[in-house]
Amino acid sequence: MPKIALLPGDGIGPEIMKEAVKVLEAVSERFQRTCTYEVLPIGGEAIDRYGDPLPEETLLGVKCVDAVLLGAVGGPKWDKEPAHRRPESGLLRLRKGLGVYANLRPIVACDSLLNVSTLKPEILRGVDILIVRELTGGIYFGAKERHAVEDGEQATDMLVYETKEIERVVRTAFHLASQRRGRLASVDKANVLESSRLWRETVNRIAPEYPDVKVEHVLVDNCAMQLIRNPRQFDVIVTENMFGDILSDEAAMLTGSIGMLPSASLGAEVDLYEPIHGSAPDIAGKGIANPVGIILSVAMMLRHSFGWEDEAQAIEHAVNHVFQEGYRTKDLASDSSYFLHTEEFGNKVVEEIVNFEMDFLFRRYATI
Ligand SMILES: NC(=O)c1ccc[n+]([C@@H]2O[C@H](COP(=O)([O-])OP(=O)(O)OC[C@H]3O[C@@H](n4cnc5c(N)ncnc54)[C@H](O)[C@@H]3O)[C@@H](O)[C@H]2O)c1
Ligand SMILES: CC(C)[C@H](C(=O)O)[C@@H](O)C(=O)O
Ligand SMILES: [Mg+2]
Repeated sequence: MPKIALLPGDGIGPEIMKEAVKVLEAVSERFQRTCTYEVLPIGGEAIDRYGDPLPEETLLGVKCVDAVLLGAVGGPKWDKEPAHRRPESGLLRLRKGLGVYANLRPIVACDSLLNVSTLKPEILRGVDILIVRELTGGIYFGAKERHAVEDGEQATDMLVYETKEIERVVRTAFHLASQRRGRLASVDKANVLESSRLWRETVNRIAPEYPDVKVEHVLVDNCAMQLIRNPRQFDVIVTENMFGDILSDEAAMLTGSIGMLPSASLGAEVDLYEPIHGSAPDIAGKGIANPVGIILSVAMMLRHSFGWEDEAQAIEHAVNHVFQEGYRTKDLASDSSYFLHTEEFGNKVVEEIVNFEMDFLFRRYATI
């Protein structure tokens, strides 16, 4: 019986987490599975209660479960906290503490949502990209310094990568590309950065191990442009931490909203699942957040951590079906007067999972 740590966090985090758990319960019931949960504090909420964005209880707790599901952290309330006490530093310590170095961010354009984006449907139809973002190294984790200089201050953030950190995430990406359409774009800034030159050399050294994968190197600025110009050219993209952060927010808009993208952070004993968006303080408490990113993160969790492929597909199928029926959350609605609230959308997904059960039973009895 898998045990899941639930870390709702801040802003819309608890609102979308509620829907994720609802869907998890529905799919568990449908497939006669049982999961147990432990709710743990993280982010601003944990600062308020324990004075630490990643309390000891949470760090120890997440190491004793089978998977971790996170909502989002951060918000203006904690903006003035010193760097090590900001909600975001709790999230970074969590990722580093778990050792989840490969962050998978799938970007799939749903046929029934092609008219949501400002891009033309012809550009978006069939988009199916997987960004593999390095998650525990690079500029996020290098030394940070700040000191006075003659006429002001100087601040430094070191971007450091070691060969072995690049190798492991690049191998993950090659492996995933070999299971998909066999194309890997390695994104870097090798025309300027030494760390990118090490990245590129490492990719080239590993490439012969995966003869079925066609690899190309793309400079990050060009990649940002190509994602809008012709996103279908990409299959798997592998890149370092900060480039992956930025490119995935951009790529999210190919699906219609940042609220749509799930993620799986893999590579250690306990994996972490979270939507790619943040705590959305501007809409928190209004009941209008799109819960699809976290719901699809649950599907990734069932697939990658528990090997429950049918259950994962049932969730993905249910979400697609709700969109096909024309239901939208506010961020996806062209007519802003008609949309489902977070909770209503979660209910629709649950209904689909239950209906899926009925179809399934009907088909079974029909063949007897
Ligand atoms: N993984 C995380 O926990 C995470 C990720 C990104 C940002 N953050 C934090 O979140 C806070 C806010 O950051 P931000 O505003 O730059 O980014 P954000 O992703 O929270 O929001 C950006 C915009 O997208 C909208 N949005 C985001 N998620 C949505 C959803 N599910 N449904 C509908 N609309 C959604 C917001 O309303 C906002 O207009 C900051 O403190 C930031 O550090 C946390
Ligand atoms: C909140 C922040 C630290 C985080 C990141 O940059 O990794 C977020 O933007 C994300 O994409 O998960
Ligand atoms: Mg981000």
